[in-house]
Amino acid sequence: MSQQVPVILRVLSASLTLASRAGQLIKDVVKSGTSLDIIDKVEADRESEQLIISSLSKHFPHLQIRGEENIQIHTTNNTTFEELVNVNKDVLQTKCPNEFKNLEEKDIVVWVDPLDGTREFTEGRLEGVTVLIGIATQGNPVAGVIHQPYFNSGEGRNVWGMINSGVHGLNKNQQPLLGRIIAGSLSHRSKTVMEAVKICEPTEVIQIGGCGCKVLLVLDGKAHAYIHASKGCSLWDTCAPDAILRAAGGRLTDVFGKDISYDLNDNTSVQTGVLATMNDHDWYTQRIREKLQNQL
Ligand SMILES: Nc1ncnc2c1ncn2[C@@H]1O[C@H](COP(=O)(O)O)[C@@H](OP(=O)(O)O)[C@H]1O
Ligand SMILES: [Mg+2]
Repeated sequence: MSQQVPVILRVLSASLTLASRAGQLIKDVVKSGTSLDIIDKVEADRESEQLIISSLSKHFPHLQIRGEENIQIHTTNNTTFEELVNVNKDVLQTKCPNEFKNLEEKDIVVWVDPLDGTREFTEGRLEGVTVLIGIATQGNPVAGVIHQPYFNSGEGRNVWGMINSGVHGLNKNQQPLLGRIIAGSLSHRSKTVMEAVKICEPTEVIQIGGCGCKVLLVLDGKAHAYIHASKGCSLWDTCAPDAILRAAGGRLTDVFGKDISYDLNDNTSVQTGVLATMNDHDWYTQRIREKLQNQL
């Protein structure tokens, strides 16, 4: 059945399976380690990336895939197509937007962050850890998965979405969000990073690690914005969050409001920072532009 399903849905379905499996693998590394030291981090990162990229490239050989670790992939992957793709019936049965129906594997770039929230992982703040798989075409993010393995005391969840189709797996705040709550980095706090948050006059700042985790706060309606005025994030950090936010009606751009391009590129750094919101995006970009135009 699935061979008639558009490629993009099959890749998205496989990404869901793989993100969950990578999350389990990260949990296994945590359980087997005596302490959350840097060795565990390297092992978890590499195993997670190995799993995701070897499976995707086995079943979709013409996809263009780029992972954070950029490691050599061994092609000893035994996962069958059935185990990888056909298990997510809800994804395969999703109505594919017309503009993506005829995409071929070669038209698709997949950006993989096998373990986002490194510092959170090594320091035991495990809710901040996510696995990010973003799907782009012609430089634009179109679909993605954020897997949060330690959501709800280790139950885990998959948040996924596709532009013009919708978003699944959110844990929406039922209360109206008062004030202006801004999520910002915990471990990368330069003067400019702090300044950009302050310029936007927050009533509360949530300092927490991981790009995926902070975008989840925005998607869940627990923060109004995520602001990171630094060149530290990379295309594998932002692609999946960008696609899912857009699918939910929000926006992710650089801090000046410019869209990020996800073409396969040697320069993988998002030089001019990240701004993610569900509403009032231009209000934030205008403020930041006025004060920080020349500082990034
Ligand atoms: N100034 C900086 N230097 C290096 N990496 C940065 C950075 N700012 C952000 N990042 C990267 O962006 C992601 C989110 O950062 P933060 O946790 O500070 O919000 C992290 O991804 P990883 O955890 O996958 O390495 C981190 O490496
Ligand atoms: Mg990352």
